[in-house]
Amino acid sequence: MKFGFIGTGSMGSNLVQAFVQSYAMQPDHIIVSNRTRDKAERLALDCPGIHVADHNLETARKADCIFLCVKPGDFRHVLDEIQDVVRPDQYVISITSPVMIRDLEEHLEGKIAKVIPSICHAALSGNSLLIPGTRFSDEDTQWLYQLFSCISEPLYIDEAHTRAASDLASCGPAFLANILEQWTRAAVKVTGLPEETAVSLVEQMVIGTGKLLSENGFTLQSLQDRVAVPGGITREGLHLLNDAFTPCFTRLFQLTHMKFSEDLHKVQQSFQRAEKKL
Ligand SMILES: NC(=O)C1=CN([C@@H]2O[C@H](COP(=O)(O)OP(=O)(O)OC[C@H]3O[C@@H](n4cnc5c(N)ncnc54)[C@H](O)[C@@H]3O)[C@@H](O)[C@H]2O)C=CC1
Ligand SMILES: O=C(O)[C@@H]1CCC=N1
Repeated sequence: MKFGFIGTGSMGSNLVQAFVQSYAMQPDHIIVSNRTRDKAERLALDCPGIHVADHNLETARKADCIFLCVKPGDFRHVLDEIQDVVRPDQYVISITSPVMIRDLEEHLEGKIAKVIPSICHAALSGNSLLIPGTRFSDEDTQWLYQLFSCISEPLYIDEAHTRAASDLASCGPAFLANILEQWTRAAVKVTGLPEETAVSLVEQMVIGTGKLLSENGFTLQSLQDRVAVPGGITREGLHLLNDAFTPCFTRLFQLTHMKFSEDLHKVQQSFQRAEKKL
């Protein structure tokens, strides 16, 4: 099977590298195209053997499975380009949450699915969020699951939950890194701990915590229970964090959902403009 990637930015490249690293895809079965060819060429240097196409049409024509890895605002342009060549037997996988499956199915004849990936796949871990479209048979769905289990823990989700699930699985690494960074800054500012020491302590702590969760049977709750000895220091800290973070995370979800609605609206408008032109 030949795999095509349209868009080789942060996530398109991440997926290609993860699929090659996991041996799920052979480099010479991968064809990529990007608006600026240089970026695709750089990816080809990292993954020798992949083919850089001259344009998206070539990628769409030659691949059995086409990944659409562009941002919401670039979708209409890409769909306009490839819609005449996409065949009903081809898989088309979009990794963009505010582009709805029904809109993709209206524009393309292929078997459409939405899969929201995560930077964690670079470490062959994290959840990929799978939303097979209406043209996916049980067999197709099984194939999709198998493919993504090579680089991640696939999880089926309802399209209506895309944003919330993606906030946790896909934005999560950036959110967590931000929290940890702010924590180290506070350690330096409030206590005078050298920055290098604070950063190293936090990094090792988070790696260890991940291992406890993944390999040692801990849950988020049992971790807190084991560390917070009765009457101890951690319990005091947990009270403060509960008070501070609950409103912050509520606001975070409201904010990401607002941005999602805006993007969704813009994408829908761009599709309507395209239909009027026809
Ligand atoms: N970065 C992440 O961790 C995640 C990103 N996503 C989604 O993946 C999509 C892409 O995101 P990123 O890779 O982070 O963005 P990016 O900006 O790094 O990459 C987008 C790429 O698309 C290319 N592009 C734009 N128009 C094009 C066209 N007409 N033809 C070919 N290539 C074109 C750009 O040159 C760029 O290389 C977004 O919808 C994002 O929401 C989903 C989950 C995680
Ligand atoms: O920042 C973004 O829009 C994308 C969506 C999920 C992760 N990154």
